[in-house]
Amino acid sequence: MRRAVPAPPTNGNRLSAFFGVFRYSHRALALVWQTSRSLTLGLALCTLVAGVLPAVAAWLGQLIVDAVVAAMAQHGETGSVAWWPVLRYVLAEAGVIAAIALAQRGLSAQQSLLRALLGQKVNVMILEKAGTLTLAQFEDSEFYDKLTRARREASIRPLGLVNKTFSLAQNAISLVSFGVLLVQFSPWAILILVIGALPVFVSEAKFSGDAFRLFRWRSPQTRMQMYLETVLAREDSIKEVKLFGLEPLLLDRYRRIFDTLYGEDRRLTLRRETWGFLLGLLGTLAFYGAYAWVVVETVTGQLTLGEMTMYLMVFKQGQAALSASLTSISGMYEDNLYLSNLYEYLEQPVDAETGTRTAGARPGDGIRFENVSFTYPGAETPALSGISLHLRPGGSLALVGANGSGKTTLIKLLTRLYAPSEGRILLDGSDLRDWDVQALRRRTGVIFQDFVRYQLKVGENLGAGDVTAFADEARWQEAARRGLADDFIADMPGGYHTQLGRWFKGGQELSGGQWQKIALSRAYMRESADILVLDEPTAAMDAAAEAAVFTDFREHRHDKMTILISHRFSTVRAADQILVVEGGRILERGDHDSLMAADGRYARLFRLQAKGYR
Ligand SMILES: Nc1ncnc2c1ncn2[C@@H]1O[C@H](COP(=O)(O)OP(=O)(O)OP(=O)(O)O)[C@@H](O)[C@H]1O
Repeated sequence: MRRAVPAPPTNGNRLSAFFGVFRYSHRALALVWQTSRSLTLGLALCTLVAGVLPAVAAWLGQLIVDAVVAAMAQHGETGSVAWWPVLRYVLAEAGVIAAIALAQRGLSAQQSLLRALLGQKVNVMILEKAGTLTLAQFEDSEFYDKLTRARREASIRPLGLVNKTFSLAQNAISLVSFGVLLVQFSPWAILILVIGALPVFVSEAKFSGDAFRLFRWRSPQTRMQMYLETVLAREDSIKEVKLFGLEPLLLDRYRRIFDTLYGEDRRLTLRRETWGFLLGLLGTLAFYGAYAWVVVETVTGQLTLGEMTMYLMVFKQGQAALSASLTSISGMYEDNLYLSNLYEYLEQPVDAETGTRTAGARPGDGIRFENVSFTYPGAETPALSGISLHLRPGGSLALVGANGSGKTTLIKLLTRLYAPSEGRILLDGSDLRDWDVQALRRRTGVIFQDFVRYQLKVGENLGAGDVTAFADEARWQEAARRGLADDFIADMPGGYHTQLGRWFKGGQELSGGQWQKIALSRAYMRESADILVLDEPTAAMDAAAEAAVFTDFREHRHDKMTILISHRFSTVRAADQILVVEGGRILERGDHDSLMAADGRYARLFRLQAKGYR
């Protein structure tokens, strides 16, 4: 899943690089439109009003000055003044200024409402998409980075882009309306102003484009910084960081990354601002040249005082509109970066869920692996090769083997978190790929080594095992009893309603073994499951609890299939079938007695452990 990094601009694509600033504007606008039509229309209306009215105010300014001059002349001649012809313009300008203020308030009110709605909408889109992705996608670092970045700025970027596009439009409208006024003075004035402003526009677009590409290229460093922030400031890592005294080392690495990034930023910023200033001077010169021209024309009597006032206002506001446009352009590149990331994430292809089967072709056949091999995406050597096995209902299978031998990978394939690279896995005679995923998941209860510690109530931590019984207290109690969690839950202040974890007020933290009992109980919640997968289910439990778990296990096995991974041979020995896995292959298989009789790897490891207990 390599990301396509935009190539540096060549002569051919300079123009498209310039217009790149609008690349995602239409998509952001569509998103905002879907979020709230009325607010988007309101925003557009206020933008239009706020864009046109400054020119109207400038024009009224001219009328006021000319009316004042005429009234002064009249007063000089007749000694009396008709007030209304003058004051009506003052009144009108006051009205226009009030309308501009109203439009601006309207803009900011609607923007803040839209920001909230849009943030929620984008976050929901991101999370809904996350639900459709495969585990492999989550394990891809660049992809995960996309997801994280998309989430971090979900609430501000899309609206930011729309606001800036609108603000650019507003300033463009202002500039055009100023142009309409100016054209009466001289079309040449407009030409001079446009030519004067163009270089700074082009340079701003170019440097913003450079910044855009720079941000993308250095995303791995940014990701490392984010990671270091997490390690240095999260409760689950801080314990170890403190005890090992890692803060200075990690902080130093954090600083060094910053220094590198800052160096690049500094170079770009200095170049950008220097060129911006120099080319901006051209614009300013053009403006003030035209300004001087107006002054000369007024002094020589070609323009009235009122016209001069208007043109000067037009020049001043025109310059302000121009610099606001430049600010919008540079911000738009950053927002584009965010949106390109968001859309790359949202458009990530999703594996079509192929199967529809809810029952197998040979019910009661159980699980079969037929010559299954699997290589992790991006890995060079297979994690599993040539695995064949058969587990019937009522049977139990134990996997033993050194760390990294492939035991958990086998479980991931069985639970269809990954698909085999070669061979096939059958449940009741039908390939897992042909099964409906939901039907498959209903039949499987799993506890992984790295099970989740939900920062929810105790009961909900159990209910998570079966969403149809998420809030069913009777089921919680039954599962907790089997998972040996009922005793300590009964001692908790709020019983099954006690908040767990440290993230929320009143939360109770559990010991490692207690958490594991919660996880085991969670697996027992899935009553309909006839495949029970337990990856190191008792590693953190005390010896008595472990013995009790396995006694219960044997009693409740009936026609269920149990797959157990454990490094403790005492728990493994009761299984009907034991597979010794090494380097992704099955080294030995059989029950405890036959493996001991064979006197191979299993027997040696078993004796080694037993010796340790003596
Ligand atoms: N998500 C992954 N991506 C790439 N390689 C992986 C991934 N998970 C595991 N591996 C590799 O696959 C091999 C088998 O790993 P697996 O987790 O199945 O071992 P295991 O037998 O369960 O080990 P342990 O006893 O330590 O739990 C290892 O070499 C590991 O490095």
